[in-house]
Amino acid sequence: MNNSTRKIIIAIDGFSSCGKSTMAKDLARAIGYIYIDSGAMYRAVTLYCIKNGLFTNGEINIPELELRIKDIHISFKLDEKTNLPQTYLNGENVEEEIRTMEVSSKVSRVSAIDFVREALVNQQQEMGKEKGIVMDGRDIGTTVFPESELKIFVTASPEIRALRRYDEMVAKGMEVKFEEILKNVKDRDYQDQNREVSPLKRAADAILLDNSLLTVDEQKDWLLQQFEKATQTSN
Ligand SMILES: Nc1ncnc2c1ncn2[C@@H]1O[C@H](COP(=O)(O)OP(=O)(O)OP(=O)(O)O)[C@@H](O)[C@H]1O
Ligand SMILES: Nc1ccn([C@@H]2O[C@H](COP(=O)(O)O)[C@@H](O)[C@H]2O)c(=O)n1
Repeated sequence: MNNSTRKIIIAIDGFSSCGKSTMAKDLARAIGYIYIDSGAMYRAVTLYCIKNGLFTNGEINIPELELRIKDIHISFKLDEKTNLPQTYLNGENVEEEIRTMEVSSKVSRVSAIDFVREALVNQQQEMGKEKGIVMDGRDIGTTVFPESELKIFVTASPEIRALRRYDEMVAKGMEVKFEEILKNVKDRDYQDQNREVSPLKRAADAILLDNSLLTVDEQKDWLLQQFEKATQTSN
């Protein structure tokens, strides 16, 4: 059986802003797979909480969120012009809003809540039922798809990750401070690694990639090679 007939699941986990979604998107496009940004789903729930007054003095109203979680519907559609995936929250395109510093500073608290994770993990597993999917996040190789055929764990130094994010936001015309982004990157790494439910960690069988010194094209080629190897060995 060749690559085009036997589809697999590719799980890409790692630290914040290290390039997971860039790699995952590039690979999915190259091999004709579906790409799912699981972080966007946690960001969308966080945006819902912000917009619906579920944060008071930085604290989440957990009982209220538990009542409402069934009414939070997240989906993805490809933008017809750019061909890039857009995140929808209850039918509204929130792709830009979920990338603000306000959402980034609150998302790790929302993603640590057990019933939020349960709801989103169920949806993610449903999305991968037919395989042929590249999903990136924090717990894809450990919890969402522990049996996935190819697992990658990506890292880079916090300073390099913060600089990449800073450059991206400045290019979009956003007013941001490098120090604030660096602090957010470090805070989220800490919270994501130390939460009780599905903490960020490398699955024992995940391939480690430190892309600090790699270009986008180099990491894309590296990932394509891993995909070729994985499909050869699992055929
Ligand atoms: N190898 C690389 N060299 C330089 N810049 C990169 C590289 N890989 C990704 N980037 C850039 O770094 C920024 C962060 O990348 P990306 O959004 O893919 O990270 P991520 O791990 O998915 O982040 P998050 O965890 O916040 O979702 C983007 O601006 C992206 O274009
Ligand atoms: N599988 C995942 C994915 C993400 N999270 C949480 O969401 C935050 C935002 O994710 P990004 O990938 O957009 O940076 C992240 O910091 C985690 O708190 C998660 O828990 N599990």
